[in-house]
Amino acid sequence: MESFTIRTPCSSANIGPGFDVIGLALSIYLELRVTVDRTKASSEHPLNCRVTYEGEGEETGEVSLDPSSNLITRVALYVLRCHDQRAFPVETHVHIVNPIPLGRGLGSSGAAVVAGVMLGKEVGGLHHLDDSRLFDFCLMIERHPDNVGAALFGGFVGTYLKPLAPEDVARVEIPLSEVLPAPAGGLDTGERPPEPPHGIGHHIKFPWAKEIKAVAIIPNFEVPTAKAREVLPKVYPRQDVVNVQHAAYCFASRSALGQSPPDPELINLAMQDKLHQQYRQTLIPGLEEIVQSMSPSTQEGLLGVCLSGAGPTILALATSNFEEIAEKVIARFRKENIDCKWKLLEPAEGTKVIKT
Ligand SMILES: Nc1ncnc2c1ncn2[C@@H]1O[C@H](COP(=O)(O)OP(=O)(O)O)[C@@H](O)[C@H]1O
Ligand SMILES: N[C@@H](CCOP(=O)(O)O)C(=O)O
Repeated sequence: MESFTIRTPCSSANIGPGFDVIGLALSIYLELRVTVDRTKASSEHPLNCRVTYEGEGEETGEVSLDPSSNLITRVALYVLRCHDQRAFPVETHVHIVNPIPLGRGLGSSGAAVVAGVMLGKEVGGLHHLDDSRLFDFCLMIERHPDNVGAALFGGFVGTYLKPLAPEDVARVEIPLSEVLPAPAGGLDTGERPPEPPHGIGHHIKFPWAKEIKAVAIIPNFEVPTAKAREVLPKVYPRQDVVNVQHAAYCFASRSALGQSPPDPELINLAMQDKLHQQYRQTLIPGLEEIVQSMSPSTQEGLLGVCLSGAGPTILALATSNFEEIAEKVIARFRKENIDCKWKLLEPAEGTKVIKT
């Protein structure tokens, strides 16, 4: 028997104006505890894989234990099938321990995709796949690079999709259902799925000041990311797009979140968004008021507030008074009859494989 653990952090995408670009890996970790029996080339389990699960959504059965439909094992099968391995090559038990809340804007699906790609690499013995190539595979599944970039590489990252050649654009736009036919077990026509083009994604790491912590206020309802992307406009007014230039100035040129000690006014300015939060207000009652009313001038210790990813979690960056800040947001959600829990989080390292 051989065993190892894959550990992947959750993430908060956008941090205000960095829509689909900026991601921050944070300290809640998805773990895959994997056992492989290399003496058995086949088993009674479909696709040679048994999945067990504990954690978020366990009671509701939201996460499938069928290896052909579970997101993590489907992603692993995608990587394997791109390398002519139709199923898990040896009998594999994947025990998923998932404390990342599902559908709350903390990158649970991004973590699942990154962990799944890493699982495919490890069980398939695909040691030639470096992190940059694994990023390509992640981007075939989750087409916005911010969460998967943060979860794979760790820390505070800027990510982007490189301009592609026309033939690669055609390949990368292959619908997800063709990359990952569901259920994966039903697909086995022997055909290879479309492989990712090389070097689709790129990332850079930004500095992060050690004083800055992240307060995540997590409402007790889900907003599926796909739904929260549908409410966004296709075309934006020019003045709103100029806001992105301000963000670039604050994030990149002066690295607002990397300066120590942090400058609350600069960070608050850097976190102003015009591209997604106002449109998502329709899905998240109270969001507009929370984002507009909370600022460093009215709350000691606060640096800025934003929607975490596609929501509904609110992320407050702060240096002190964490509980007081969380309680203010919780009180506003309570007016909408929404209960919340909150967590104090820190930037996290990227995905690790730990041999056990
Ligand atoms: N650990 C996991 N194992 C399997 N599926 C997962 C896991 N984490 C997330 N998912 C899938 O991703 C969905 C949530 O994705 P999404 O709507 O993008 O929200 P989030 O903001 O949490 O990423 C879940 O409903 C589930 O289908
Ligand atoms: N940039 C994406 C990020 C989605 O993050 P998630 O954690 O909600 O999946 C978006 O804003 O749609």
